[in-house]
Amino acid sequence: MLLETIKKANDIKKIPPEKFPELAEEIRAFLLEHVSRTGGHLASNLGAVELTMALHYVFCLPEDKIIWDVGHQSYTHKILTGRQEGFDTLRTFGGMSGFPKRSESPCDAYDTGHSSTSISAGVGYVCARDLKGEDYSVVSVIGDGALTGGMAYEAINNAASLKKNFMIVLNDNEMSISQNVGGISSYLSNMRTTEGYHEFKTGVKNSLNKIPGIGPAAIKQIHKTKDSIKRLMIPGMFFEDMGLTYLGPVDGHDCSRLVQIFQEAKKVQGSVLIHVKTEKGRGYEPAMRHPARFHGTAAFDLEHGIPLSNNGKANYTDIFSTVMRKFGDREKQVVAVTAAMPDGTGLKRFRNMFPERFFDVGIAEEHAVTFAAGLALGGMIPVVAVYSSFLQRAIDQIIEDVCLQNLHVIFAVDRAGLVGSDGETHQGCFDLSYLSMIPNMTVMAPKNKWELSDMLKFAVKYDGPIAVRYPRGEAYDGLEEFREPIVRGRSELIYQGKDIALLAVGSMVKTAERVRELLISDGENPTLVNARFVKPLDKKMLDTLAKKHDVIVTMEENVKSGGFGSAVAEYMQITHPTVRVQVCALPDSFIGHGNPEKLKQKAGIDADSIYNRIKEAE
Ligand SMILES: Cc1ncc(C[n+]2csc(CCOP(=O)(O)OP(=O)(O)O)c2C)c(N)n1
Ligand SMILES: CC(=O)[C@@H](O)[C@H](O)COP(=O)(O)O
Ligand SMILES: [Mg+2]
Repeated sequence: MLLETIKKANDIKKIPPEKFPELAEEIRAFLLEHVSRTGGHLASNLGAVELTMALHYVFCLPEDKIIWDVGHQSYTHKILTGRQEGFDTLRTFGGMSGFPKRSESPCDAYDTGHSSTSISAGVGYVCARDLKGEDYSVVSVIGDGALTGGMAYEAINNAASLKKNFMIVLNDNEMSISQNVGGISSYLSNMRTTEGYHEFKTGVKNSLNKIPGIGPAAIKQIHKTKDSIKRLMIPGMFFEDMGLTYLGPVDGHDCSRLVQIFQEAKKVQGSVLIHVKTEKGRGYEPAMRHPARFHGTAAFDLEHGIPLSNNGKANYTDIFSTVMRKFGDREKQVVAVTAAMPDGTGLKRFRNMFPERFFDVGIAEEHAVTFAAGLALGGMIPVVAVYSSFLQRAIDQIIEDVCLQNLHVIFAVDRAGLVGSDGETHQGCFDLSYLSMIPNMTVMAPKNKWELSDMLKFAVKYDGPIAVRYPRGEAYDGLEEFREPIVRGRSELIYQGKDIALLAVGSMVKTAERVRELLISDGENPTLVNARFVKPLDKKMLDTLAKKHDVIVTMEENVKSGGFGSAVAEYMQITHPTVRVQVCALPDSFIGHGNPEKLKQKAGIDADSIYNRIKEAE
């Protein structure tokens, strides 16, 4: 096994290049064996094996810096830097991260998780290097999907004017998570190879020469217009025009060609972009056929590519998907917007049934929100379906473009709360704070699957900026009997008791039920309220609770700062200072990867921890 000889960074240099195809095969087998057991990002990693090997062969780590965009494709990089053992604990609590982490290895040059940042970070490294008079290479590896994000162009624009030695590797597999979309994606897939241009040129010359009296003149004309033909036919003119040197496209599964081109690129002065064509899911039939399904996967049966666990229960995304399909039929003004996540957000069905009312804007959350503002002004009702952590990108647009103009834009905020194995870059910990701080915004969170549906219907009828946030995973199907109509700013009383009031947001209502049971077994009779609205706050309910309760315990899957509990505490302190408010929320720290239940325990927002806190404070 060649892989056994790789114990640390740069060990690949000891393997003769003619053995690279064998090593690539071993790496793919290793990835499949491990990811099929643990789950993780598979298809992108299978596609980037040779590319990563060639980079590790040509560059010297950790001195040279490789910056992985998003970072979900960095598994081979982890293998080649001595972290094979980490794959047994991949993305589990306390185990190895699925993304590059500087705390994990000096060979991880930059922590990532969100898209389209690698070129900016690379340019920063390059400037620091030159200012300090140091000598190392900086390579940013960006996918064609990540290249749909605006930051990439801001960074290329900057890199070109700086005229510093810098390398960008474009890993083009013609896929984002789903099919890649938009102008840049078409540009990349329409690119001719350099060989293609030469073949075209020779072919035209030969044919024209055969026409007596016309050929030579026409050929002269071709030379005159060569520049414009070149623009049409030579690949990479867009990047060249932006001030980069373009090399490629090159077969991303041909290791020796990759090594050669990276070595050539090292000699180029200024910024160079190497266009590498790869195949997502390479080497595993089910992943090649269904790259989106195997982009990020749970554990699966290796032989057939079928997920191991599927209890058949609907998750919140499924509920959203079903409601959107109904809106498609009944609410002709409703349009759907996604930033490259039609699968993850559940909009795929809407896309298939109502393609003219579906917009995938690429990995461009900022644009998605301002685009929705335009749609709203033009008379549509846009539903922007987006993960909580990715919506962070668009805070300015939510404030300036949507809320300032008080537009009817619906934000379907998925993956709100602790998402689990993706870790700190993807936890949806901040949306309640950053959404409820904005004037005109309404913020809701459902306690169960029926309430998600009711809230979405309410949001369509409402007029103004409105967000519904719901967590990753199985939708709660308890408390079905509590289904009061949704009224803006009104919470829902579930169980009336006294002394202690449990006031929970969204997913935490289920936890609050458990806390209530624990307290009942101690002889208490706590009240349970489903907050429903984080903004506006149900002050009437707080005034009522103040009459019969000494303590209000708030619960939310969001950071404490600026969250629901802080708002309740602020109101109570001014209006009912004798009532104590205990805020149970996420701490002021980044929460790593692992099983969400474990993460909740660690953060102190599981039922036992909350119960213990209540008892300790008595
Ligand atoms: C800001 C942001 N939005 C969305 C995502 C979700 N996401 C992760 S990878 C990915 C597709 C990336 O495509 P590409 O860069 O081509 O890499 P590939 O998976 O094809 O290797 C998306 C949309 C993200 N990580 N960050
Ligand atoms: C790398 C990335 O950002 C996505 O692939 C993300 O991991 C998807 O998360 P879900 O599995 O929750 O859809
Ligand atoms: Mg891609």
